[in-house]
Amino acid sequence: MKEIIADFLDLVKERNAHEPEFLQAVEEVAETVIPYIVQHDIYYGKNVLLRMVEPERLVSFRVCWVDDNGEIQVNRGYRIQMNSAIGPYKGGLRFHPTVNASILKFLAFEQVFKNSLTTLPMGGGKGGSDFNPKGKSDNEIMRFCHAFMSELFRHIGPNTDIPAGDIGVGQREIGFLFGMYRKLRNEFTGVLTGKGMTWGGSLIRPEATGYGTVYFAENMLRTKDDSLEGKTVVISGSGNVAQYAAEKSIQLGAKVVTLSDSSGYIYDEEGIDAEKLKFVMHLKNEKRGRISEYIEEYPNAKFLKGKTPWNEKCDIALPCATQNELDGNDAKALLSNGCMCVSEGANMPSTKDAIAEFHKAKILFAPGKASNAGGVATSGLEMTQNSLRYKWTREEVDKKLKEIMADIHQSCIDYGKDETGYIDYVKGANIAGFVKVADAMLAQGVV
Ligand SMILES: NC(=O)C1=CN([C@@H]2O[C@H](COP(=O)(O)OP(=O)(O)OC[C@H]3O[C@@H](n4cnc5c(N)ncnc54)[C@H](O)[C@@H]3O)[C@@H](O)[C@H]2O)C=CC1
Ligand SMILES: O=C(O)CCC(=O)C(=O)O
Repeated sequence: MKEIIADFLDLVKERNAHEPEFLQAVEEVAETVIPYIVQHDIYYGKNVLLRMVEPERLVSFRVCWVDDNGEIQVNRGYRIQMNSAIGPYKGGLRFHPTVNASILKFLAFEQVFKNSLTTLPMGGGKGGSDFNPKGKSDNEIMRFCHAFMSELFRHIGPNTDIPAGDIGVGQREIGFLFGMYRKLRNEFTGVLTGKGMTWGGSLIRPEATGYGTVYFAENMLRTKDDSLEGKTVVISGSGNVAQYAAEKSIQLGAKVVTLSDSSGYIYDEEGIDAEKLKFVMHLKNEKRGRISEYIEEYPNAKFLKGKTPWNEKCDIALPCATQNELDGNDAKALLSNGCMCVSEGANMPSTKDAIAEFHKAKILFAPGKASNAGGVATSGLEMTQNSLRYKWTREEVDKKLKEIMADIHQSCIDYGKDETGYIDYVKGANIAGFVKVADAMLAQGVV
């Protein structure tokens, strides 16, 4: 088996040299899915996984815009249309200076499995730009978004490809992108999700990724007759996912003690309560400041510059910032401090070594493609409401989100539980996600 996996990975490496993040994501999937393929005749010999690692389409384009000083700026834009066997391409846009083809291909590949797990008919895609929104004025953000959409619009559509937000792309950016799409196409459609509530957005979509990550943790804890009540939670990030993971954790009776950004993390031993979280939301979403400013408002807390929060004592860790933010040493530190549950809010935040540590210790560990799928699932619900020209209440959407997270959890059990009762959520999520897409690909022939 090891040889079959190694041969497959060598082939993928040869074709995708210099794309470490993409290769990391493929390796994690191949190690669990190839043994399953080998044991199942319907998939064996059909090169299904080899077809799945090749994007159906990769669009790269120039984005020119004028900054506030009148200087012409040039960025690179992308859309990776990875797999549309079970539905139109669906996945976020990331604006961050580190964006390149490797990062977007890993995200698009993960998205295919994640969207399959949601139970909704959505294929996988991802896009973005190396544009850095940090320090830009609202007008610069608008001009960039308009320039970006003036090319992207010809590649997307409500039945073709429906982008959404990711790092650096929130409701402000979705608004500017939607405005340009609507003007160019002269039609009002649900082509983007994460829209504002008065122009086609779904209630709970802003909260959905963070809430879903915590609902997934709740499902995992329930297998041990446990809950979030009274637990100490460490969270990284302070953006969309982190904020709502914190909000739901607090609502369910946990104590959240950390939040972070790329400059370091804050530790608040007394707990970040609803009032303090409101301050963070204003700081990050309106003022666009640094997390270190928290200690000016709450001097009993401390700020640890340039550090990540994984050395703090906790029961539950929710990595909600970015890829590879938690390595093998961080995992050991978490375990030695008593952490018993990790639910990933970010995409691929744990390195391969970190996952190996969590598996060795047999703690509850959920990979992002399962635990953060609530965001895209609620985007799917936004698409449904747009098609119906209808709007569900907060309670209705939240109920559907909870049911979807419970269904994803069950799929992980179905494909990931071993004879000792241990649930390998990585294996479960990868195989469950694979089976649905692979069945559709086989049914549709070689296309
Ligand atoms: N927004 C969504 O609906 C979904 C987001 N995700 C994933 O969640 C993660 C966070 O995304 P959002 O909260 O939407 O983005 P965001 O732009 O709202 O926030 C990103 C956060 O990560 C922090 N961050 C970025 N790079 C960092 C670094 N190198 N070191 C430490 N912190 C860093 C930022 O300071 C910020 O707090 C990403 O991995 C994203 O792919 C996953 C599923 C859905
Ligand atoms: O809501 C969406 O379509 C995208 C969410 C996303 O980018 C993700 O799940 O990583």
